[in-house]
Amino acid sequence: MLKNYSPTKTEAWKKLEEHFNTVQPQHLRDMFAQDAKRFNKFTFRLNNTIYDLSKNRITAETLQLLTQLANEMEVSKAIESMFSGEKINATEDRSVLHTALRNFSDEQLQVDGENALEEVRQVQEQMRTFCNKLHTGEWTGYTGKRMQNVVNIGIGGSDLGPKMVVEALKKYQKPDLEVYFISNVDGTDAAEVLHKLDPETTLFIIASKTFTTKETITNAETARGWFLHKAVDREHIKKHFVALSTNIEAVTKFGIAEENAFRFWDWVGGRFSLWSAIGLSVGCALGYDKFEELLRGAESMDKHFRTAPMEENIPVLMGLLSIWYTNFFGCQTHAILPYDQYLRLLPEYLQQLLMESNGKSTDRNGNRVDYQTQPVVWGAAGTNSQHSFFQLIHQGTILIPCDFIAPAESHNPVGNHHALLLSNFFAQTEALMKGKNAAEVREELTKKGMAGEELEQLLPHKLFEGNKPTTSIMMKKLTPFELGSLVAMYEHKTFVQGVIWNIYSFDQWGVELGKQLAGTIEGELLHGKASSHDSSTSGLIEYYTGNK
Ligand SMILES: O=P(O)(O)OC[C@H]1O[C@H](O)[C@H](O)[C@@H](O)[C@@H]1O
Repeated sequence: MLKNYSPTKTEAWKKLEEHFNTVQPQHLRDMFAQDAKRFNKFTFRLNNTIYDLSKNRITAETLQLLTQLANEMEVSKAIESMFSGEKINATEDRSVLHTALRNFSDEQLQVDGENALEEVRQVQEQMRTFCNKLHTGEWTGYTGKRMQNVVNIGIGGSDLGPKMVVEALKKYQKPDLEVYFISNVDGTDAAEVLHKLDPETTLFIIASKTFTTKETITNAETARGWFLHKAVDREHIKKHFVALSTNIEAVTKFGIAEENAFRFWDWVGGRFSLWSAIGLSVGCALGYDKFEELLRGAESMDKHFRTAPMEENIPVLMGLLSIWYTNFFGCQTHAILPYDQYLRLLPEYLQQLLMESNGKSTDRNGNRVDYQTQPVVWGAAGTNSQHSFFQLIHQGTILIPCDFIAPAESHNPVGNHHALLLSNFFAQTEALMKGKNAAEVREELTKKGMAGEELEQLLPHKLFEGNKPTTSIMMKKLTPFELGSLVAMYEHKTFVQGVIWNIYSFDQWGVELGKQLAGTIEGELLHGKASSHDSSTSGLIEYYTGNK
Protein backbone atom coordinates (compact mmCIF):
# COMPACT_ATOMS: atom_id res chain seq x y z
CA MET A 1 0.00 0.00 0.00
CA LEU A 2 1.15 3.48 -0.80
CA LYS A 3 1.40 6.04 1.92
CA ASN A 4 -1.90 7.80 2.14
CA TYR A 5 -1.86 11.14 3.84
CA SER A 6 -1.74 14.79 3.03
CA PRO A 7 1.69 16.07 1.97
CA THR A 8 1.01 19.11 4.12
CA LYS A 9 1.31 16.89 7.20
CA THR A 10 4.93 15.99 6.48
CA GLU A 11 7.94 17.46 8.26
CA ALA A 12 9.39 18.46 4.91
CA TRP A 13 6.32 20.51 4.02
CA LYS A 14 6.64 22.60 7.15
CA LYS A 15 10.32 23.10 6.50
CA LEU A 16 9.60 24.02 2.89
CA GLU A 17 7.13 26.66 4.04
CA GLU A 18 9.83 28.27 6.17
CA HIS A 19 12.43 27.80 3.48
CA PHE A 20 10.14 29.45 0.94
CA ASN A 21 10.30 32.66 2.96
CA THR A 22 14.07 32.74 2.52
CA VAL A 23 14.07 31.84 -1.20
CA GLN A 24 11.15 33.97 -2.33
CA PRO A 25 12.93 37.34 -1.87
CA GLN A 26 16.09 36.15 -3.64
CA HIS A 27 16.65 37.12 -7.26
CA LEU A 28 17.94 34.54 -9.73
CA ARG A 29 20.29 37.17 -11.11
CA ASP A 30 22.04 37.33 -7.73
CA MET A 31 22.03 33.57 -7.32
CA PHE A 32 23.92 33.27 -10.61
CA ALA A 33 26.28 36.11 -9.70
CA GLN A 34 27.12 34.42 -6.40
CA ASP A 35 27.77 30.96 -7.79
CA ALA A 36 29.69 30.43 -11.01
CA LYS A 37 28.96 26.72 -10.85
CA ARG A 38 25.20 27.05 -10.69
CA PHE A 39 24.66 25.55 -14.16
CA ASN A 40 26.79 22.50 -13.33
CA LYS A 41 25.18 22.05 -9.95
CA PHE A 42 21.66 21.96 -11.26
CA THR A 43 22.05 20.29 -14.65
CA PHE A 44 21.19 16.62 -15.02
CA ARG A 45 21.90 14.36 -17.99
CA LEU A 46 20.55 11.21 -19.48
CA ASN A 47 21.81 9.84 -22.79
CA ASN A 48 22.11 12.86 -25.09
CA THR A 49 19.71 15.12 -23.27
CA ILE A 50 20.45 17.69 -20.59
CA TYR A 51 17.93 19.07 -18.11
CA ASP A 52 19.13 22.43 -16.87
CA LEU A 53 17.22 23.35 -13.72
CA SER A 54 19.58 26.16 -12.76
CA LYS A 55 17.27 28.99 -13.87
CA ASN A 56 14.71 27.87 -11.32
CA ARG A 57 14.12 29.63 -8.00
CA ILE A 58 15.84 26.97 -5.98
CA THR A 59 18.89 26.48 -3.85
CA ALA A 60 20.67 23.24 -2.95
CA GLU A 61 18.60 23.27 0.23
CA THR A 62 15.36 23.54 -1.77
CA LEU A 63 16.17 20.34 -3.62
CA GLN A 64 17.23 18.65 -0.43
CA LEU A 65 13.93 19.53 1.27
CA LEU A 66 11.90 18.59 -1.79
CA THR A 67 13.58 15.20 -1.93
CA GLN A 68 12.87 14.83 1.77
CA LEU A 69 9.24 15.45 0.88
CA ALA A 70 9.48 12.75 -1.80
CA ASN A 71 10.94 10.38 0.77
CA GLU A 72 8.28 11.13 3.35
CA MET A 73 5.58 10.53 0.75
CA GLU A 74 7.39 7.28 -0.17
CA VAL A 75 7.87 8.09 -3.83
CA SER A 76 10.45 5.28 -4.25
CA LYS A 77 7.98 2.76 -2.95
CA ALA A 78 5.30 4.14 -5.25
CA ILE A 79 7.63 3.82 -8.24
CA GLU A 80 8.29 0.20 -7.37
CA SER A 81 4.57 -0.46 -6.92
CA MET A 82 3.91 0.84 -10.39
CA PHE A 83 6.69 -1.08 -12.12
CA SER A 84 5.84 -4.32 -10.36
CA GLY A 85 2.18 -4.22 -11.40
CA GLU A 86 0.45 -3.44 -8.11
CA LYS A 87 -3.09 -2.21 -8.68
CA ILE A 88 -2.27 1.41 -7.96
CA ASN A 89 -5.16 2.62 -10.15
CA ALA A 90 -7.43 1.79 -7.24
CA THR A 91 -10.69 3.40 -8.39
CA GLU A 92 -10.61 1.23 -11.51
CA ASP A 93 -8.91 -1.69 -9.75
CA ARG A 94 -6.11 -1.85 -12.32
CA SER A 95 -2.35 -2.08 -12.56
CA VAL A 96 -0.50 0.72 -14.32
CA LEU A 97 2.02 -0.86 -16.64
CA HIS A 98 2.73 1.30 -19.66
CA THR A 99 6.37 0.68 -18.73
CA ALA A 100 5.89 -3.01 -19.60
CA LEU A 101 5.29 -1.95 -23.21
CA ARG A 102 8.88 -0.79 -23.51
CA ASN A 103 10.56 -3.32 -21.28
CA PHE A 104 13.00 -5.26 -23.48
CA SER A 105 14.51 -7.28 -20.62
CA ASP A 106 14.13 -11.00 -20.03
CA GLU A 107 12.11 -10.41 -16.87
CA GLN A 108 8.77 -12.00 -16.21
CA LEU A 109 5.90 -9.77 -15.19
CA GLN A 110 2.87 -11.63 -13.94
CA VAL A 111 -0.42 -9.77 -14.31
CA ASP A 112 -3.62 -11.68 -13.63
CA GLY A 113 -1.79 -14.96 -14.08
CA GLU A 114 -0.18 -14.11 -17.45
CA ASN A 115 3.35 -12.98 -18.27
CA ALA A 116 2.49 -9.50 -19.55
CA LEU A 117 5.84 -9.08 -21.28
CA GLU A 118 5.26 -12.12 -23.45
CA GLU A 119 1.84 -10.88 -24.51
CA VAL A 120 3.33 -7.47 -25.29
CA ARG A 121 5.96 -9.06 -27.50
CA GLN A 122 3.39 -11.06 -29.44
CA VAL A 123 1.48 -7.91 -30.31
CA GLN A 124 4.71 -6.11 -31.16
CA GLU A 125 5.56 -8.87 -33.64
CA GLN A 126 2.08 -8.59 -35.13
CA MET A 127 2.62 -4.82 -35.50
CA ARG A 128 6.05 -5.30 -37.08
CA THR A 129 4.71 -7.80 -39.61
CA PHE A 130 1.80 -5.56 -40.47
CA CYS A 131 3.97 -2.45 -40.96
CA ASN A 132 6.41 -4.42 -43.11
CA LYS A 133 3.59 -5.72 -45.28
CA LEU A 134 2.33 -2.20 -45.82
CA HIS A 135 5.76 -0.87 -46.70
CA THR A 136 6.71 -3.70 -49.04
CA GLY A 137 3.34 -3.51 -50.76
CA GLU A 138 2.47 -7.06 -49.80
CA TRP A 139 -0.68 -5.77 -48.13
CA THR A 140 -3.06 -4.84 -50.91
CA GLY A 141 -6.58 -3.45 -51.01
CA TYR A 142 -9.71 -4.93 -52.50
CA THR A 143 -8.66 -4.09 -56.06
CA GLY A 144 -5.13 -5.41 -55.59
CA LYS A 145 -3.47 -2.00 -55.20
CA ARG A 146 -0.96 -1.25 -52.45
CA MET A 147 -1.95 1.12 -49.68
CA GLN A 148 -0.90 4.74 -50.05
CA ASN A 149 -2.78 6.30 -47.15
CA VAL A 150 -3.33 5.34 -43.56
CA VAL A 151 -5.98 7.13 -41.50
CA ASN A 152 -5.90 6.82 -37.72
CA ILE A 153 -9.35 7.38 -36.23
CA GLY A 154 -9.22 7.90 -32.48
CA ILE A 155 -9.47 10.64 -29.86
CA GLY A 156 -7.70 11.65 -26.64
CA GLY A 157 -5.01 9.13 -25.82
CA SER A 158 -5.82 7.22 -29.01
CA ASP A 159 -4.93 10.24 -31.10
CA LEU A 160 -2.74 12.82 -29.38
CA GLY A 161 0.28 10.59 -28.73
CA PRO A 162 0.69 9.01 -32.17
CA LYS A 163 -0.19 12.30 -33.90
CA MET A 164 2.42 14.18 -31.87
CA VAL A 165 5.10 11.54 -32.56
CA VAL A 166 4.37 11.26 -36.30
CA GLU A 167 4.68 15.05 -36.54
CA ALA A 168 7.77 15.20 -34.33
CA LEU A 169 9.59 12.55 -36.36
CA LYS A 170 8.37 13.62 -39.80
CA LYS A 171 11.94 13.68 -41.02
CA TYR A 172 12.04 9.88 -40.60
CA GLN A 173 8.80 9.38 -42.50
CA LYS A 174 8.75 6.62 -45.11
CA PRO A 175 7.98 8.08 -48.52
CA ASP A 176 5.50 5.41 -49.59
CA LEU A 177 2.71 6.04 -47.06
CA GLU A 178 0.89 9.18 -46.00
CA VAL A 179 -0.60 9.10 -42.48
CA TYR A 180 -3.66 11.15 -41.49
CA PHE A 181 -5.54 11.59 -38.22
CA ILE A 182 -9.27 12.09 -37.69
CA SER A 183 -10.38 12.73 -34.13
CA ASN A 184 -13.08 15.37 -33.79
CA VAL A 185 -16.71 14.33 -34.07
CA ASP A 186 -17.17 17.57 -36.01
CA GLY A 187 -17.84 16.19 -39.51
CA THR A 188 -15.39 18.72 -40.88
CA ASP A 189 -12.48 16.67 -39.55
CA ALA A 190 -13.48 13.54 -41.48
CA ALA A 191 -14.64 15.48 -44.55
CA GLU A 192 -11.37 17.38 -44.88
CA VAL A 193 -9.33 14.16 -44.81
CA LEU A 194 -11.55 11.85 -46.83
CA HIS A 195 -12.07 14.10 -49.82
CA LYS A 196 -8.37 13.78 -50.61
CA LEU A 197 -8.32 9.99 -50.55
CA ASP A 198 -9.25 7.00 -52.68
CA PRO A 199 -10.94 4.04 -50.90
CA GLU A 200 -8.94 1.60 -53.04
CA THR A 201 -5.63 2.73 -51.52
CA THR A 202 -6.71 3.81 -48.03
CA LEU A 203 -6.38 1.83 -44.83
CA PHE A 204 -8.22 2.85 -41.66
CA ILE A 205 -6.88 2.24 -38.19
CA ILE A 206 -9.71 2.46 -35.66
CA ALA A 207 -7.94 3.26 -32.40
CA SER A 208 -10.01 3.04 -29.25
CA LYS A 209 -9.11 1.39 -25.98
CA THR A 210 -12.75 0.87 -25.04
CA PHE A 211 -14.18 0.83 -28.56
CA THR A 212 -17.20 2.63 -27.18
CA THR A 213 -16.06 6.24 -27.48
CA LYS A 214 -18.85 7.97 -29.35
CA GLU A 215 -16.65 10.29 -31.41
CA THR A 216 -14.45 7.48 -32.64
CA ILE A 217 -17.26 5.07 -33.40
CA THR A 218 -19.15 7.81 -35.29
CA ASN A 219 -16.06 8.67 -37.34
CA ALA A 220 -15.36 4.98 -37.94
CA GLU A 221 -18.92 4.43 -39.19
CA THR A 222 -18.58 7.42 -41.50
CA ALA A 223 -15.31 6.03 -42.84
CA ARG A 224 -16.87 2.61 -43.32
CA GLY A 225 -19.82 4.17 -45.19
CA TRP A 226 -17.44 6.20 -47.37
CA PHE A 227 -15.44 3.08 -48.13
CA LEU A 228 -18.42 0.85 -48.89
CA HIS A 229 -19.93 3.50 -51.12
CA LYS A 230 -17.22 2.56 -53.60
CA ALA A 231 -16.17 -0.93 -52.52
CA VAL A 232 -19.77 -2.10 -51.98
CA ASP A 233 -19.01 -5.60 -50.65
CA ARG A 234 -18.61 -5.74 -46.84
CA GLU A 235 -16.10 -8.56 -47.33
CA HIS A 236 -13.63 -5.91 -48.50
CA ILE A 237 -13.63 -4.27 -45.06
CA LYS A 238 -11.04 -6.70 -43.80
CA LYS A 239 -8.45 -5.41 -46.26
CA HIS A 240 -9.06 -1.77 -45.30
CA PHE A 241 -9.92 -1.63 -41.61
CA VAL A 242 -7.83 -2.65 -38.62
CA ALA A 243 -8.49 -1.93 -34.95
CA LEU A 244 -6.43 -1.17 -31.86
CA SER A 245 -8.36 -1.98 -28.74
CA THR A 246 -8.77 -3.87 -25.48
CA ASN A 247 -12.35 -4.71 -26.50
CA ILE A 248 -12.04 -7.35 -29.23
CA GLU A 249 -15.71 -8.29 -29.00
CA ALA A 250 -16.80 -4.78 -29.98
CA VAL A 251 -14.17 -4.72 -32.73
CA THR A 252 -15.54 -7.82 -34.44
CA LYS A 253 -19.10 -6.60 -33.95
CA PHE A 254 -18.12 -3.49 -35.90
CA GLY A 255 -17.13 -5.75 -38.78
CA ILE A 256 -13.38 -5.78 -38.38
CA ALA A 257 -11.77 -9.22 -38.70
CA GLU A 258 -10.28 -10.59 -35.49
CA GLU A 259 -6.92 -11.13 -37.18
CA ASN A 260 -6.91 -7.39 -37.90
CA ALA A 261 -7.27 -6.49 -34.25
CA PHE A 262 -4.17 -5.38 -32.36
CA ARG A 263 -4.91 -5.75 -28.73
CA PHE A 264 -3.74 -4.12 -25.58
CA TRP A 265 -4.76 -4.39 -21.96
CA ASP A 266 -6.64 -2.46 -19.34
CA TRP A 267 -3.40 -1.91 -17.45
CA VAL A 268 -2.47 0.63 -20.14
CA GLY A 269 -4.12 3.99 -19.47
CA GLY A 270 -5.44 5.85 -22.54
CA ARG A 271 -3.08 8.80 -22.16
CA PHE A 272 -0.17 6.40 -21.58
CA SER A 273 -1.02 4.18 -24.55
CA LEU A 274 1.25 5.61 -27.22
CA TRP A 275 3.67 2.72 -26.59
CA SER A 276 1.03 0.02 -27.11
CA ALA A 277 -0.77 -1.02 -30.30
CA ILE A 278 -2.04 2.58 -30.27
CA GLY A 279 1.36 3.45 -31.74
CA LEU A 280 0.62 1.48 -34.91
CA SER A 281 0.21 4.64 -36.99
CA VAL A 282 3.73 5.64 -35.88
CA GLY A 283 5.05 2.31 -37.24
CA CYS A 284 3.10 2.93 -40.45
CA ALA A 285 4.56 6.40 -40.88
CA LEU A 286 8.15 5.71 -39.89
CA GLY A 287 8.59 1.96 -40.16
CA TYR A 288 8.37 -0.36 -37.16
CA ASP A 289 12.11 -0.10 -36.34
CA LYS A 290 11.78 3.59 -35.62
CA PHE A 291 8.81 2.89 -33.35
CA GLU A 292 11.01 0.42 -31.50
CA GLU A 293 13.72 3.07 -31.10
CA LEU A 294 11.08 5.29 -29.52
CA LEU A 295 10.25 2.48 -27.08
CA ARG A 296 13.92 1.96 -26.29
CA GLY A 297 14.31 5.66 -25.49
CA ALA A 298 11.39 5.41 -23.09
CA GLU A 299 12.90 2.26 -21.57
CA SER A 300 16.13 4.12 -20.82
CA MET A 301 14.15 6.76 -18.92
CA ASP A 302 12.23 4.01 -17.10
CA LYS A 303 15.48 2.44 -15.91
CA HIS A 304 16.77 5.80 -14.74
CA PHE A 305 13.48 6.56 -12.96
CA ARG A 306 13.44 3.20 -11.23
CA THR A 307 17.05 3.17 -10.08
CA ALA A 308 18.47 6.70 -9.76
CA PRO A 309 18.58 8.18 -6.25
CA MET A 310 15.89 10.79 -5.61
CA GLU A 311 18.35 13.70 -5.68
CA GLU A 312 19.54 12.80 -9.21
CA ASN A 313 16.32 11.37 -10.54
CA ILE A 314 15.21 13.62 -13.40
CA PRO A 315 11.44 12.89 -13.44
CA VAL A 316 11.38 13.07 -9.63
CA LEU A 317 13.13 16.45 -9.63
CA MET A 318 10.91 17.77 -12.42
CA GLY A 319 7.82 16.66 -10.50
CA LEU A 320 9.09 18.19 -7.28
CA LEU A 321 9.80 21.48 -9.01
CA SER A 322 6.19 21.57 -10.08
CA ILE A 323 5.13 21.02 -6.46
CA TRP A 324 7.46 23.84 -5.38
CA TYR A 325 5.88 26.32 -7.79
CA THR A 326 2.30 25.13 -7.43
CA ASN A 327 2.08 24.76 -3.69
CA PHE A 328 4.58 27.28 -2.40
CA PHE A 329 4.73 30.02 -5.05
CA GLY A 330 1.02 29.52 -5.85
CA CYS A 331 1.59 29.21 -9.61
CA GLN A 332 -1.51 28.15 -11.47
CA THR A 333 -0.10 27.53 -14.92
CA HIS A 334 2.92 25.92 -16.53
CA ALA A 335 4.09 26.66 -20.08
CA ILE A 336 5.68 24.16 -22.47
CA LEU A 337 7.72 25.93 -25.11
CA PRO A 338 9.39 23.72 -27.70
CA TYR A 339 11.89 25.56 -29.87
CA ASP A 340 11.44 23.01 -32.60
CA GLN A 341 8.69 23.18 -35.17
CA TYR A 342 8.46 19.38 -35.18
CA LEU A 343 7.53 19.42 -31.49
CA ARG A 344 4.69 21.87 -31.92
CA LEU A 345 2.07 19.30 -30.84
CA LEU A 346 3.90 18.44 -27.62
CA PRO A 347 2.05 21.03 -25.47
CA GLU A 348 -1.32 19.58 -26.53
CA TYR A 349 -0.14 16.05 -25.81
CA LEU A 350 1.17 17.06 -22.39
CA GLN A 351 -2.09 18.84 -21.61
CA GLN A 352 -3.92 15.53 -21.63
CA LEU A 353 -1.13 13.69 -19.87
CA LEU A 354 -0.81 16.11 -16.98
CA MET A 355 -4.25 17.63 -16.66
CA GLU A 356 -6.28 14.46 -17.15
CA SER A 357 -4.00 12.65 -14.71
CA ASN A 358 -3.68 15.21 -11.96
CA GLY A 359 -6.68 17.50 -12.45
CA LYS A 360 -8.22 16.04 -9.30
CA SER A 361 -9.51 17.52 -6.05
CA THR A 362 -10.27 14.34 -4.10
CA ASP A 363 -7.44 12.67 -2.25
CA ARG A 364 -6.91 8.94 -1.90
CA ASN A 365 -8.99 8.88 1.27
CA GLY A 366 -11.95 10.36 -0.60
CA ASN A 367 -11.57 13.78 1.05
CA ARG A 368 -11.36 17.10 -0.70
CA VAL A 369 -7.76 18.28 -0.81
CA ASP A 370 -6.96 21.55 0.93
CA TYR A 371 -3.98 22.35 -1.31
CA GLN A 372 -3.64 23.07 -5.00
CA THR A 373 -3.09 20.21 -7.46
CA GLN A 374 -2.36 20.30 -11.20
CA PRO A 375 -1.75 23.71 -12.75
CA VAL A 376 -2.99 24.50 -16.26
CA VAL A 377 -0.55 23.28 -18.91
CA TRP A 378 -0.31 25.24 -22.11
CA GLY A 379 2.22 26.42 -24.64
CA ALA A 380 3.25 26.65 -28.26
CA ALA A 381 6.37 26.43 -30.37
CA GLY A 382 8.97 29.19 -30.30
CA THR A 383 9.60 31.60 -31.84
CA ASN A 384 5.95 32.03 -32.85
CA SER A 385 4.87 32.08 -29.21
CA GLN A 386 7.21 35.00 -28.53
CA HIS A 387 4.96 37.07 -30.74
CA SER A 388 1.74 36.03 -29.07
CA PHE A 389 1.92 35.46 -25.31
CA PHE A 390 5.49 36.08 -24.14
CA GLN A 391 4.58 39.65 -23.20
CA LEU A 392 2.52 38.24 -20.34
CA ILE A 393 5.26 35.90 -19.18
CA HIS A 394 7.74 38.80 -19.06
CA GLN A 395 5.61 41.59 -17.66
CA GLY A 396 2.25 40.17 -16.55
CA THR A 397 1.23 39.84 -12.92
CA ILE A 398 1.39 36.03 -12.64
CA LEU A 399 4.42 33.84 -12.31
CA ILE A 400 4.60 31.17 -15.03
CA PRO A 401 7.29 28.49 -14.85
CA CYS A 402 8.28 27.45 -18.37
CA ASP A 403 9.96 24.44 -19.95
CA PHE A 404 12.06 25.40 -22.97
CA ILE A 405 12.91 22.41 -25.18
CA ALA A 406 15.24 22.30 -28.20
CA PRO A 407 17.65 20.09 -30.12
CA ALA A 408 21.23 21.29 -30.67
CA GLU A 409 21.22 19.94 -34.20
CA SER A 410 18.44 20.69 -36.65
CA HIS A 411 16.97 18.19 -39.09
CA ASN A 412 16.75 21.06 -41.55
CA PRO A 413 20.01 22.98 -41.49
CA VAL A 414 18.79 25.84 -43.67
CA GLY A 415 21.19 28.80 -43.70
CA ASN A 416 21.60 30.14 -40.18
CA HIS A 417 17.99 29.53 -39.14
CA HIS A 418 18.88 27.14 -36.36
CA ALA A 419 21.40 29.48 -34.75
CA LEU A 420 18.80 32.20 -34.92
CA LEU A 421 16.14 29.96 -33.40
CA LEU A 422 18.40 28.90 -30.54
CA SER A 423 19.64 32.41 -29.92
CA ASN A 424 16.00 33.25 -29.21
CA PHE A 425 15.72 30.29 -26.82
CA PHE A 426 18.85 31.33 -24.90
CA ALA A 427 18.05 35.05 -24.96
CA GLN A 428 14.52 34.49 -23.68
CA THR A 429 15.54 32.28 -20.77
CA GLU A 430 18.30 34.74 -19.90
CA ALA A 431 15.97 37.75 -20.06
CA LEU A 432 13.27 35.98 -18.05
CA MET A 433 15.85 35.17 -15.42
CA LYS A 434 17.71 38.50 -15.27
CA GLY A 435 15.04 41.01 -16.11
CA LYS A 436 16.05 44.63 -16.64
CA ASN A 437 16.34 47.03 -13.71
CA ALA A 438 15.89 50.79 -13.58
CA ALA A 439 19.60 51.54 -13.91
CA GLU A 440 19.83 49.42 -17.04
CA VAL A 441 16.73 50.94 -18.60
CA ARG A 442 17.98 54.45 -17.76
CA GLU A 443 21.31 53.75 -19.39
CA GLU A 444 19.64 52.32 -22.47
CA LEU A 445 17.31 55.28 -22.87
CA THR A 446 20.07 57.81 -22.22
CA LYS A 447 22.14 56.21 -24.96
CA LYS A 448 19.22 56.77 -27.28
CA GLY A 449 19.34 60.45 -26.42
CA MET A 450 16.33 60.50 -24.12
CA ALA A 451 16.35 62.53 -20.89
CA GLY A 452 14.32 64.27 -18.24
CA GLU A 453 10.61 63.81 -17.86
CA GLU A 454 10.29 61.96 -21.15
CA LEU A 455 12.75 59.33 -19.90
CA GLU A 456 11.17 59.05 -16.46
CA GLN A 457 7.72 58.53 -17.96
CA LEU A 458 8.80 55.74 -20.22
CA LEU A 459 11.10 54.02 -17.72
CA PRO A 460 8.52 52.07 -15.64
CA HIS A 461 7.04 50.52 -18.78
CA LYS A 462 10.42 49.21 -19.85
CA LEU A 463 11.23 47.56 -16.54
CA PHE A 464 11.39 43.78 -16.36
CA GLU A 465 11.29 42.22 -12.90
CA GLY A 466 12.98 39.06 -14.14
CA ASN A 467 13.24 36.20 -11.66
CA LYS A 468 10.94 34.17 -13.92
CA PRO A 469 11.80 30.47 -13.65
CA THR A 470 12.62 28.33 -16.66
CA THR A 471 13.84 24.79 -17.15
CA SER A 472 15.90 24.22 -20.29
CA ILE A 473 15.83 20.80 -21.91
CA MET A 474 18.29 20.30 -24.73
CA MET A 475 18.99 17.19 -26.72
CA LYS A 476 21.65 16.60 -29.31
CA LYS A 477 19.10 15.80 -31.99
CA LEU A 478 15.41 14.99 -32.06
CA THR A 479 15.68 11.25 -32.74
CA PRO A 480 13.02 8.59 -31.97
CA PHE A 481 15.15 7.48 -29.01
CA GLU A 482 15.51 10.93 -27.46
CA LEU A 483 11.83 11.68 -28.03
CA GLY A 484 10.84 8.42 -26.32
CA SER A 485 13.00 9.30 -23.37
CA LEU A 486 11.58 12.84 -23.12
CA VAL A 487 7.96 11.70 -23.25
CA ALA A 488 8.61 9.00 -20.63
CA MET A 489 10.21 11.68 -18.44
CA TYR A 490 6.98 13.72 -18.54
CA GLU A 491 4.93 10.59 -17.79
CA HIS A 492 6.96 9.84 -14.70
CA LYS A 493 6.98 13.47 -13.59
CA THR A 494 3.17 13.33 -13.79
CA PHE A 495 3.15 10.25 -11.58
CA VAL A 496 5.49 11.78 -9.01
CA GLN A 497 3.27 14.84 -8.69
CA GLY A 498 0.22 12.63 -8.18
CA VAL A 499 1.98 10.66 -5.44
CA ILE A 500 2.96 13.83 -3.59
CA TRP A 501 -0.52 15.30 -3.95
CA ASN A 502 -1.93 12.01 -2.66
CA ILE A 503 -4.36 11.72 -5.56
CA TYR A 504 -5.15 8.97 -8.05
CA SER A 505 -3.42 9.92 -11.30
CA PHE A 506 -4.68 7.09 -13.46
CA ASP A 507 -8.45 7.48 -13.55
CA GLN A 508 -10.50 10.20 -15.31
CA TRP A 509 -14.01 10.22 -13.91
CA GLY A 510 -14.40 13.88 -14.77
CA VAL A 511 -14.38 13.06 -18.50
CA GLU A 512 -17.28 10.64 -18.07
CA LEU A 513 -19.75 13.38 -17.06
CA GLY A 514 -19.48 15.20 -20.40
CA LYS A 515 -20.13 11.95 -22.24
CA GLN A 516 -23.32 11.25 -20.28
CA LEU A 517 -24.71 14.77 -20.68
CA ALA A 518 -24.07 14.89 -24.43
CA GLY A 519 -25.79 11.53 -24.81
CA THR A 520 -29.05 12.85 -23.33
CA ILE A 521 -29.16 15.98 -25.47
CA GLU A 522 -28.17 14.04 -28.60
CA GLY A 523 -31.40 12.05 -28.23
CA GLU A 524 -33.36 15.30 -28.11
CA LEU A 525 -31.66 16.76 -31.17
CA LEU A 526 -31.97 13.65 -33.29
CA HIS A 527 -35.36 12.38 -32.20
CA GLY A 528 -37.04 15.57 -31.00
CA LYS A 529 -37.43 14.17 -27.48
CA ALA A 530 -38.01 17.07 -25.12
CA SER A 531 -36.63 17.23 -21.62
CA SER A 532 -36.30 20.11 -19.24
CA HIS A 533 -33.21 22.25 -19.09
CA ASP A 534 -32.31 25.63 -17.75
CA SER A 535 -33.45 28.54 -19.94
CA SER A 536 -30.01 29.04 -21.49
CA THR A 537 -29.60 25.41 -22.60
CA SER A 538 -33.18 25.29 -23.92
CA GLY A 539 -32.68 28.60 -25.72
CA LEU A 540 -29.52 27.32 -27.41
CA ILE A 541 -31.23 24.09 -28.48
CA GLU A 542 -34.13 26.12 -29.91
CA TYR A 543 -31.74 28.40 -31.75
CA TYR A 544 -30.03 25.37 -33.26
CA THR A 545 -33.22 23.58 -34.31
CA GLY A 546 -34.61 26.81 -35.77
CA ASN A 547 -31.48 27.61 -37.75
CA LYS A 548 -30.01 24.33 -38.93
O1 LIG B 1 -9.32 5.02 -26.54
P1 LIG B 1 -10.70 5.34 -26.13
O2 LIG B 1 -11.31 4.27 -25.27
O3 LIG B 1 -11.57 5.62 -27.34
O4 LIG B 1 -10.67 6.63 -25.26
C1 LIG B 1 -10.25 7.88 -25.74
C2 LIG B 1 -10.17 8.87 -24.60
O5 LIG B 1 -11.46 8.92 -23.99
C3 LIG B 1 -11.59 9.77 -22.87
O6 LIG B 1 -11.40 11.10 -23.25
C4 LIG B 1 -10.59 9.43 -21.81
O7 LIG B 1 -10.68 10.34 -20.77
C5 LIG B 1 -9.20 9.43 -22.40
O8 LIG B 1 -8.27 9.06 -21.42
C6 LIG B 1 -9.13 8.50 -23.57
O9 LIG B 1 -7.84 8.54 -24.11
